[in-house]
Amino acid sequence: MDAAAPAHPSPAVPWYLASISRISETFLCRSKGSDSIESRYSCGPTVYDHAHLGHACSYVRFDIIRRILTRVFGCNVVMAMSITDVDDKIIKRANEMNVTPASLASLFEEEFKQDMAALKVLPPTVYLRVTENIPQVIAFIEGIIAHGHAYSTAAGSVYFDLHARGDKYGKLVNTVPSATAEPGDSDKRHSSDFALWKAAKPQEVFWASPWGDGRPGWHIECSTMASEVFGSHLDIHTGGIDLAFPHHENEIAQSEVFHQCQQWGNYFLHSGHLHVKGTEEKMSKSLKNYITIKDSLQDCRLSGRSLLDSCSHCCFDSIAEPSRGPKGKQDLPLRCDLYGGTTDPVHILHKGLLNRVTQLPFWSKDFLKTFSPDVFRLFCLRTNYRSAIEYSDSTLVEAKHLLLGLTSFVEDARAYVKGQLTCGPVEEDVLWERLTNTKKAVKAALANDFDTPRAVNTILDLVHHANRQLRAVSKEASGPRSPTVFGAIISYVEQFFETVGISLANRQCVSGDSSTVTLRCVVDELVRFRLKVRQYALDTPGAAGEARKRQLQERQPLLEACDTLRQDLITHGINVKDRGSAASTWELLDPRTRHQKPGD
Ligand SMILES: Nc1ncnc2c1ncn2[C@@H]1O[C@H](COP(=O)(O)OP(=O)(O)OP(=O)(O)O)[C@@H](O)[C@H]1O
Ligand SMILES: [Zn+2]
Repeated sequence: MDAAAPAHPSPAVPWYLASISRISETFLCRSKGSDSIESRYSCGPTVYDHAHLGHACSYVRFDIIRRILTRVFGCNVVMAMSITDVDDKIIKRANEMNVTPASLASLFEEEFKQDMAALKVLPPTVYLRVTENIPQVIAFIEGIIAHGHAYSTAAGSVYFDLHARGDKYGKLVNTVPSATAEPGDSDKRHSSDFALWKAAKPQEVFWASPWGDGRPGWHIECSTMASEVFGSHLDIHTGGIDLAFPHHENEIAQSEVFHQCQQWGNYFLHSGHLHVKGTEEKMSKSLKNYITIKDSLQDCRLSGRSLLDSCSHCCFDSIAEPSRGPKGKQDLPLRCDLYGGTTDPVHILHKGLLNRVTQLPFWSKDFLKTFSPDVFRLFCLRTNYRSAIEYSDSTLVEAKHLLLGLTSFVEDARAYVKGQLTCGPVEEDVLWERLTNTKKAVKAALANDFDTPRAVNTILDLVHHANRQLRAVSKEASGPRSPTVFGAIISYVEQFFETVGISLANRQCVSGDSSTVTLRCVVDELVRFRLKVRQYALDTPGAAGEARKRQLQERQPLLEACDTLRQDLITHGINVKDRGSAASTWELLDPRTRHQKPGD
């Protein structure tokens, strides 16, 4: 809401001319006054069970949008989110578990908040619980009745009268799907009228009201709580696509009648569903095809650390299928199919590690399905928030590889800036131009209905080109260096991902903690010392023919010791990279992705 210059379509503009389901570029890019705020209401969870990856997807996508609004377009977003803590599903589940609805709801509300924190979803400015807003709900219903758009029944329920709303009903979804009567609602005037207040049923939680004991309907809670915080106007309303109808259509009807306004909500954004790959169905509790957020993010290091650390070069999908172990189907002997006679040093090293891995017998396959919150975010970023998204192990693995590739680029570019990595001459002008064009293209993509896949692809393109120039590693430093342009690219790429909630920078883990800083210095020294030993082992000036061969053979144990050290450091999450014989760099591996390398 903008006190100085109204950000909303003027009331003279009929509602159907305003793009209600897409934020316009004009809205995003307008200049904002210092007291301008954007009010945003999000339909929150019904807290009766564990949250699953479908929920995660919806809330992460809208968290990304919130961060873009704030950090790219300078919006000051005030956000409220509902917690539906009284509802049919909660009452049913609580009865099954023989607990009160209140204690069940409070348990899963707490768990939801923990899941969101684990996914790095920023908390809303305020959470609003339905059970803490019952008097406000009652007053809201009274307002709608007073305007002639709702009626109470002899049984003590209140319904919204859709006939009174006329053809304004359907303004969000345009074509109103045929109404489905809510079960057990026999006392209403028209089958499509929806409940604002539900008369109490035996054994159910209830509150006193002018119409008798009962509890709120689902739609009225959101209209009431949004209005409690933001008054008669809302800039942005968000939720999953299943909420567009009837939930949001009903919220609009209720709120516009209550506030007697032409357009209550400016923009309604809906996220597409997460499907399990190959199925039409969304991931859902009722369909029992869900994976909980907790299981997906569970810390893989808690169990079997040594085994995983040993297999640092595996990909998830390259680990062989179970060939049945004594512990049953869920366990598999770890065998990696990556090694195939290649001379690539990574794979040779890998073969060495495998010998150790096979000594550790079995590993639960469930581990293979875990991923970090950053990987999940990148997975979400790669599709537009509106589109359906297919979940499968392989789509997650793709995101893992991509993230590793990005991190690796940043580390390499940093090593180049520091002078540790020597390259041939760089096409500096071309890189500067690419960087400028990328910045413009990314902003344009984000202004175009938050086109995050296009923004990410544009950045990947930049990284790809910059990386190609970095790969021109030569033994000797030659020609002029171009550290500034690489510094600028690192800074931009890190900043973009930081904006959307993904950290590329923490691989060097500068936490401000002095012991971490000391440890970094120790690793720096160690890697430098190892480099000197390698250089000595490989450098045989003046010797030729047989003499050189003998000298190299004598020094072979030194090279082997260097390889062993590199191998051992991997088990501690430190990846040393040799750049020819002239340089070595190092990076920390993400514990959850340690067994993958970019390009594998
Ligand atoms: N598979 C999914 N993909 C994307 N968003 C989803 C998915 N399932 C639920 N959501 C969204 O999560 C939010 C919270 O939904 P809610 O708590 O009502 O879950 P629900 O619909 O009861 O879940 P379920 O369908 O699993 O029973 C809503 O915005 C909803 O649209
Ligand atoms: Zn809602």
